[in-house]
Amino acid sequence: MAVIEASDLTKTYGDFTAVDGISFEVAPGESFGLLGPNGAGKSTTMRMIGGTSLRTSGSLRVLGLDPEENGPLVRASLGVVPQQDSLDEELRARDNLIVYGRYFGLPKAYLTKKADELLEFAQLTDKAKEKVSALSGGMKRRLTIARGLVNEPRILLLDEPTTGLDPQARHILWDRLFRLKEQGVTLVVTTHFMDEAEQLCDRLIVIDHGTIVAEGSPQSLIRDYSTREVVEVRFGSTRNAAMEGPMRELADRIEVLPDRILLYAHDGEALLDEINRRGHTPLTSLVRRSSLEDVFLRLTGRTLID
Ligand SMILES: Nc1ncnc2c1ncn2[C@@H]1O[C@H](COP(=O)(O)OP(=O)(O)OP(=O)(O)O)[C@@H](O)[C@H]1O
Repeated sequence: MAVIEASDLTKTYGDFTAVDGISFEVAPGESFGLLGPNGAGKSTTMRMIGGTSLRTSGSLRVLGLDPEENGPLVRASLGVVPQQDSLDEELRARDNLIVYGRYFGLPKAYLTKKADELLEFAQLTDKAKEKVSALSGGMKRRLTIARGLVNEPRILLLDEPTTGLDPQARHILWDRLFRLKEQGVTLVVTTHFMDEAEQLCDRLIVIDHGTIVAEGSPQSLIRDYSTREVVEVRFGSTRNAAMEGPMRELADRIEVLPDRILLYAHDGEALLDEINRRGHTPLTSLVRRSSLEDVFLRLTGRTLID
């Protein structure tokens, strides 16, 4: 049975529709992603799942329950990692976990043991007595995740878990999330980073302007909506637009971005050789594998990060 079932889920703010009739299911133990640009409606969807935002219409079941009718029960089974860390800066790291656990009515004896276990999991044991204000961004994120796990949730909701973190901090965080997945926790992740979605998600929905534009595993989305490889060529600001015509002759599909042209191909190296053979020599070029960014571009005509 699905742990989350959304059907025709809709949220409007006045006459603006932020989430526009989306339907999806999340299976137990799955790592499920909501991928889309800023403003697509991802956080709003997460808040409805967590029962902190009321839906306008449609139906929603979390572990078989409606979060609006059974808020406390649903929240007891959910861990929430909001977009902005909402830790108590003045409290020590360990005390943040204990105080948060008290909101769930969890007993002190359980919490003192659990806090140590979670600090260990978050690789923060040596920071247990530090005030939150003294922790780095990556440490705060890991502490927020640890806090979300204090009630041993079956589902962890993560809203843009690595936004603002440097590459090393992101990798540490991804590693911790993989471990949770191995333990059977269902992860629901919003992100506008395609590499994060590719790394973490078994399956995802691509959201744009409040609607689902595609759904599937990262591999199947790339297979269905892109070619195996992409050639990126830069001709410089004065030549870029003029090269559109010649590039179109060389590939079934191209995308002209302000600073470069993308050519979709099965064999990128062969295509790049042909570009050079015809004397269109670009200033810089690279051949890479297709990514979810290409899927998004194909579906919406825009890049994920505007
Ligand atoms: N309380 C609100 N009142 C009015 N409009 C809102 C409110 N909350 C969100 N919106 C609007 O709804 C749309 C979707 O917002 P949402 O935060 O869900 O997007 P998102 O995909 O999570 O993007 P981001 O990554 O920027 O958070 C945006 O246009 C936003 O301005």
